Amino acid sequence: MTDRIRRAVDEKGIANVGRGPDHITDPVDPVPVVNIANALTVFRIVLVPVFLVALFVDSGESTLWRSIATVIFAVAALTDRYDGRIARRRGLITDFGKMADPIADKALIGGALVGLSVLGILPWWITAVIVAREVWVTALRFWVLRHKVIPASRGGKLKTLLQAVAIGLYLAPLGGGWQIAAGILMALAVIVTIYTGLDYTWQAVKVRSERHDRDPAAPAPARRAVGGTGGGR
Ligand SMILES: O=P(O)(O)OC[C@H](O)CO
Repeated sequence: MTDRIRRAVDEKGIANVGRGPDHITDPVDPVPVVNIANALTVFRIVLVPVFLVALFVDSGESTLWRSIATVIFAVAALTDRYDGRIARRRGLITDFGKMADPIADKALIGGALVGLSVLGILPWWITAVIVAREVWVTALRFWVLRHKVIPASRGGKLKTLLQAVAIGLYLAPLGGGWQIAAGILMALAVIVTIYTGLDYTWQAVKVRSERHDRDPAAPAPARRAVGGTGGGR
């Protein structure tokens, strides 16, 4: 029995003693932060500047470099499909991964949106709306981090998928029909982006208020006047 397992048995009682070391799980052994799933997430972040350099070669006019940028973007976006899946299948879910995965997506999507707007391919207001939502949701995650890690929701994943496919179509040096498809997908992405942004806001406010209800030591919120209609509740 390793020291660590012995310590776990000491801390958790004797439920597993006598069943042999194979039956003793190691509750004090955390999932290592350095693992394949998190490595894929970090790889996605590393690809962002590489993608941007490729996009801006020849001011985006070179078909070859636009194609290279599109491929780099697609590879980076694909890692988003696999890091979460690998983490779940191999039991490699960490708080670092839950926080870093959406941040990596935001770096990639934000970088691509700004790049497309700088090149005059995508209206700036779309970039502004999406980037503002992503910054806002990241801030919310840090706001509640002490109490809870808010992982990506299904809606959030759908939003990122729509954004990534739309961006991919804008990036690829394809004809007019594809640009129309890109526009439709981007419009859908903007709707889901705003909707999920509001949903995360609601979640974060709920976490903070529940936490406050449970922890009487937390600073009291501003009280409403007692005595008015429904006051004091
Ligand atoms: O909507 P968010 O901020 O949770 O981001 C979702 C992630 O990008 C999905 O991988």
